[in-house]
Amino acid sequence: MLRRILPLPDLGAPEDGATARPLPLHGAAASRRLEQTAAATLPPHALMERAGTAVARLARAWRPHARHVQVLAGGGNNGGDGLLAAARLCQAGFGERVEVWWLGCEERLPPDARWALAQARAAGVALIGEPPAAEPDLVIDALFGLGLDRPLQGAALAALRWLQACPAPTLCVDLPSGLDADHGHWWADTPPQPAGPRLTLALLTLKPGLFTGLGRAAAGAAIWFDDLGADAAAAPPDAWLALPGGWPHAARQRADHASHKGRRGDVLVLGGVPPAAHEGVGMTGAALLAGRAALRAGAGRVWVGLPAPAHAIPAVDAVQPALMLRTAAAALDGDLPQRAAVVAGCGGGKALAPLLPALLARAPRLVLDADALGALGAVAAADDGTDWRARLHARAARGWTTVLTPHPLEAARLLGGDVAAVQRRRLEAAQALAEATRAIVVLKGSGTVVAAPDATPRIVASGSGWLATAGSGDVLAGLLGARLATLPADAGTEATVTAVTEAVAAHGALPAAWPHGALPAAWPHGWLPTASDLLP
Ligand SMILES: NC(=O)C1=CN([C@@H]2O[C@H](COP(=O)(O)OP(=O)(O)OC[C@H]3O[C@@H](n4cnc5c(N)ncnc54)[C@H](O)[C@@H]3O)[C@@H](O)[C@H]2O)[C@@H](O)CC1
Ligand SMILES: Nc1ncnc2c1ncn2[C@@H]1O[C@H](COP(=O)(O)OP(=O)(O)O)[C@@H](O)[C@H]1O
Repeated sequence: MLRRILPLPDLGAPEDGATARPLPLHGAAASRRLEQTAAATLPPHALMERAGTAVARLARAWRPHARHVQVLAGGGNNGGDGLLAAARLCQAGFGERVEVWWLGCEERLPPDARWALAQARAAGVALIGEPPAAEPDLVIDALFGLGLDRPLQGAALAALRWLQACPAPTLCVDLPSGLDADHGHWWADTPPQPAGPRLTLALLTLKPGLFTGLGRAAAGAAIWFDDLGADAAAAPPDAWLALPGGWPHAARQRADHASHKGRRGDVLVLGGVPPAAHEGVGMTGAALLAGRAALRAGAGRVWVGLPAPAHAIPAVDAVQPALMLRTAAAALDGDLPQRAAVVAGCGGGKALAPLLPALLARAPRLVLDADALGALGAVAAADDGTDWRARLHARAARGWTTVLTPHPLEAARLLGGDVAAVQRRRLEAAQALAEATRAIVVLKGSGTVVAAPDATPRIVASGSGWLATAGSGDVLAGLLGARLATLPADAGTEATVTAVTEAVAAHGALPAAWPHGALPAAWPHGWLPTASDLLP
């Protein structure tokens, strides 16, 4: 069945507050197992027939008036899908010219693709061995799919360069050529983002690489999916695709007449050094953004504790006077860290390090963001010498929740590697950090990964480049605090990971809530949104 995965539908606020069910993602190995299972019960070439037909159908629906369709087909089964789509388009009398730039070698074709080549020839499809002379109206990219497993060179690289530079609308078959199915790694020296409009039709399975790393940039604005009749449950997924919805659920809260602020959860944000207290270097805004986001997401009460003496604390946040500002020392004096969800980081600078040992020992629900992640390494020195990992393990053993929200550089530092290694294997990096710390890890960036120990990682489907602006991570931290604040103490790991994923998904959906899904139309031309604009 053909369905659209991205862009996400406007989910609104579901009546029951339910989160949309996550979709299974299968990497290359699992996809091949599913393919074998499905093919075993079907007549020869049935899967390729279905795949090629689905490609042809979507091509016609997307660009019904295309006259010159250019298929770019490689020498494997991905090329076979392209050849068959060309055959079906030709047979249907679509357009004026359906042509295949074919890079295959007849002697080395796999059986399905050999059959598809015969179908294309029988249908009268023109085969060429070089770039088309004129710019086509529609390109079908069937150069590489699942099988791409090494850097592109020679003729294949030249074809990919043509493809990426081509301004014509392009439909990618299964995966954008150049993209690795498992990790979203890009195998070529070209930019992954194409020059022209693009959509991708995933076949048989949804692959993790489409949704994280460089996958979103390469796949284009829309990702469609046809399972070709295969049963995804026949192989365990390598990851889940988490969709937004279900939280925050303002409508439901409003309907709750008997509610009061004490029921909506308390959040304590620790961070935001004021310039007056730190030699003119201030980051107060980061903590205020987190606090405002927590309030907007429904937290009943939000405190912001700034690591500074009383005279340096701002009297009020003029944007959200409901925020309770105080010194970090005052915020930590009493039982607030025990009963509130604590968000530490957010512009806390070096001043956070001395606060961390107490937080790790006292706060059952703790989000460690930005500077708090940077300060973890100094925890042992600031206290009794116990390593930070051991402290996180001890928290997990008590059933306490710790959420780490690194961006790739912070994750690389925590793992002791480099950013390139993290980005090349985002799922594995997030999982490794979760296993090493027994914490829930939110690895930020395009296709944010949520990983927990002993669990299948999730990739969050929402989010876009509009979030790549200073302070948007602070907004996420605030949303996480608000989400954890209402979670029952005995929620359990599965429910906690789901809650964390909901908060990340809600954050990613914020720009989509703007008019037209991107820039507010009324804004002066050329202005870009900032983190404050993420909050209503
Ligand atoms: N067999 C079938 O019936 C079906 C096949 N399907 C299609 O088949 C695709 C997988 O086909 P293949 O496994 O043949 O793989 P591909 O067609 O993606 O790749 C073909 C060949 O390219 C080679 N290759 C890898 N990296 C290369 C590089 N950098 N430079 C040059 N050559 C390179 C590989 O060794 C492989 O043999 C899927 O992505 C999907 O499009 C699906 O439609 C499902 C049905
Ligand atoms: N290209 C992108 N696609 C999706 N999300 C992104 C992208 N770039 C940034 N983000 C999101 O924006 C937020 C940025 O957080 P972070 O890097 O901590 O920035 P800051 O510290 O300035 O707030 C994260 O939630 C991240 O996942």
